[in-house]
Amino acid sequence: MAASLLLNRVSRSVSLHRVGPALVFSSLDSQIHGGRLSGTLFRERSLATLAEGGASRFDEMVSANQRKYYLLGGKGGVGKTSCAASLAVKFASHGHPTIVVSTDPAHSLSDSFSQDLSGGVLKPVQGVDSPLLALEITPERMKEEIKSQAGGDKSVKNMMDSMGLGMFAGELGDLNLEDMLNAASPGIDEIAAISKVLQFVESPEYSRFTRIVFDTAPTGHTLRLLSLPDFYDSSISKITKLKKKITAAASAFTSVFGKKKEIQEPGPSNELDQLKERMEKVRNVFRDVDTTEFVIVTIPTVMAINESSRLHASLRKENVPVQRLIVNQLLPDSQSDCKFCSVRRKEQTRVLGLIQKDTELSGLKLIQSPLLDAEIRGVPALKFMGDLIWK
Ligand SMILES: Nc1ncnc2c1ncn2[C@@H]1O[C@H](COP(=O)(O)OP(=O)(O)OP(=O)(O)O)[C@@H](O)[C@H]1O
Repeated sequence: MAASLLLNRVSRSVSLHRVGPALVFSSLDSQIHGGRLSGTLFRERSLATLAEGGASRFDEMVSANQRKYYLLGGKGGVGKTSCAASLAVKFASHGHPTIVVSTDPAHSLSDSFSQDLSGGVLKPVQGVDSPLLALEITPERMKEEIKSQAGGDKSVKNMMDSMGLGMFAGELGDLNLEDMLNAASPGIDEIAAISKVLQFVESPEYSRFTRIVFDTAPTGHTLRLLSLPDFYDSSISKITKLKKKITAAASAFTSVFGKKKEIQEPGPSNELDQLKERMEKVRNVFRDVDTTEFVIVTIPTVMAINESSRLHASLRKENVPVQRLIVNQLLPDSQSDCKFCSVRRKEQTRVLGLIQKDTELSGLKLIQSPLLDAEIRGVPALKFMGDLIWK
């Protein structure tokens, strides 16, 4: 695409020119320069330097025809949505029918694509060649719907039914809905996300989608989401044990008081078995190195790197495959460096050094993503960012 055309499509405030041999990405209004705003020079040479840390090996990510899941996660505000959306656009541009799903209760997919993707249903993203569907899971709306459906009895059943987990409901029927909805772990956000994953895995309707990209919530939520299938698994075992105890107690009661009531023998429960199987499917999706990858997104600050290191340790413990680390918002080289920029650049060089020394992070493929001088909004801007990151 001609540079000037791209320029117009990326943003009204951004322009691309050729200055000598260098490609310049310039904006009139976004570079902080000595505390004031001034023009930016964003040079090809700078990008080449940034890319020295290693490319993403996008060829490996795009080549297989079989379904692949990519989960992008990290600390709040580091650029998870921009990276996830740009990856989804890139997959779609390479002919993969793709779904991008936000599991973050504070969604920003609509903002990122600059299109209305809200409402909790899959919506087609406009302006992309292959089919690209987007979904913002809306637990808040779901909570309200469930509460109103459940009415006065506060049963969990309606909630579980509405999420395709109805067979679990019989076992949990007496739990208080309010407690369940407000529970810290697992939360409804994670349950809603799991139920969507199940739909993608099981429903023939979605089988043609060969890439599923998750824009996940900040770290804590995401770790709960990944450990949820195990949580269910252990809960199912506890429920089965509890069922056996209750049946045994009821049986003792009848033998003492001679009450004639048919006691059900504690046999294997079909419904629970089915649920266990479905949870296992989700767990396998999250753990399968051939189909799934969690990409950690971070920024070049000590705090973000420390959190990324802890995140990788937790993912390793959960056996979730991780290969790539995106360091986003790196200040590119500039010929006319202001004091502020040179201090920041020194600091980010030091932080990149910390990554190399960090035992959790040093083994990952490092993808360096530059700080762009315009907000990344809309498909053209996401394509532009995607071409810088995913190569
Ligand atoms: N490399 C970049 N250059 C310039 N702006 C960026 C870059 N990456 C992200 N941004 C901007 O930073 C803001 C936050 O990005 P984004 O929404 O992708 O982060 P996030 O990690 O998903 O945030 P949250 O945790 O709040 O969901 C957005 O305005 C986005 O356009």
